[in-house]
Amino acid sequence: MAKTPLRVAVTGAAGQIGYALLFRIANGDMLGKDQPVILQLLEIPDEKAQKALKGVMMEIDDCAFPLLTEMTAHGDPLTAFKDVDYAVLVGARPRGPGMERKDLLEANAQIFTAQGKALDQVASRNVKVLVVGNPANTNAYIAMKSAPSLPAKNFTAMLRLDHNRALSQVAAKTGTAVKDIEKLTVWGNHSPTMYADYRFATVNGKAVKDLINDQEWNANTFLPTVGKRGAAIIEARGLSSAASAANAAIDHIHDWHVGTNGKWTTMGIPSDGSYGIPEGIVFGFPVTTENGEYKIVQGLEIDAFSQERINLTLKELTEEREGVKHLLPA
Ligand SMILES: NC(=O)C1=CN([C@@H]2O[C@H](COP(=O)(O)OP(=O)(O)OC[C@H]3O[C@@H](n4cnc5c(N)ncnc54)[C@H](O)[C@@H]3O)[C@@H](O)[C@H]2O)C=CC1
Ligand SMILES: O=C([O-])CC(=O)C(=O)O
Repeated sequence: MAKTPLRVAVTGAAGQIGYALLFRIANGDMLGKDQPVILQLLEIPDEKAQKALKGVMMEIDDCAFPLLTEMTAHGDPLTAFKDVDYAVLVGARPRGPGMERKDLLEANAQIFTAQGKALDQVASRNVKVLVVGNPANTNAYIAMKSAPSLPAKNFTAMLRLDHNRALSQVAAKTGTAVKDIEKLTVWGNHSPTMYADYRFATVNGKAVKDLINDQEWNANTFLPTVGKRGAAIIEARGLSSAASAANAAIDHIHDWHVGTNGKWTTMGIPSDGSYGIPEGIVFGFPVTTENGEYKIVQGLEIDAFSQERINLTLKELTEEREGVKHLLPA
């Protein structure tokens, strides 16, 4: 029997990431090749943005995707988020050259307060939310705090692009295939402070750490390369990453929805206190997923170097949280 369509809201639908994301959702890459979808697309209520959105929708129509059963355009989150099962919150101002993602905090915090409230009012009571717009972790925290009637655990931030970047770097360094690498993770904030950690990773059963065996490369090449990859792309393209970000969003929700069969991935999720991360802080953790739920991989040893890196990224997130406190309900 055909599955009931799932409602997916995407914000910033006429932006760069939206343009790389919507076609793949409609194609079944995100929720499965047998899962019909309804797209509820949000753009700012501005004539130019709405016109651009109509253009994107014309192209989606022209793809005649068999899984797409309905598609609507919105300028108000209260209609865009009505009854949605998934919300991918992309719409936000991107950074330009010379900016850090946290420089976007003020500009984008208002958006995520309003959107959290709208989700709280009209979305499915089990809506699963992925925040892509930067600074992603703190925006997810803001949306979560603005939606007190929804399960806090369903508000997540995208660390998957960092995870995928780390996979590619490790594969290149070890001369192995990305598909054979397991148990890699990225801790913390989607910012240069994040800590990409291959200490537990294996490739075809061998320890990646032993294959690389080079702490100098880890500290001075790998971590800065992964951490500053977003800036390197802005520098090269003149625009921030888009197709790789859309791909990571697809991977994040796909794995949450379908499950990872015991394999690790990375999600930015509200901490439950694991690894000493204060409850509620939206932090990148190693997780496995099953039946639409994620579980933090427990019991990993945190050595001194790792603890130092985790403390650094946590400090940044704590500061960001303090910076938006005045916008949130007490
Ligand atoms: N977490 C991650 O790994 C990554 C995050 N990003 C972030 O994703 C965000 C979007 O990036 P792009 O698509 O390149 O930007 P873009 O500027 O091309 O598109 C953003 C779109 O969002 C719309 N928008 C702005 N405010 C909105 C609101 N309140 N409601 C609905 N739509 C709204 C704009 O009109 C625009 O069409 C940026 O914050 C960027 O920094 C980008 C890459 C990776
Ligand atoms: O760097 C940026 O501003 C866009 C982004 O988050 C990334 O590419 O990781």
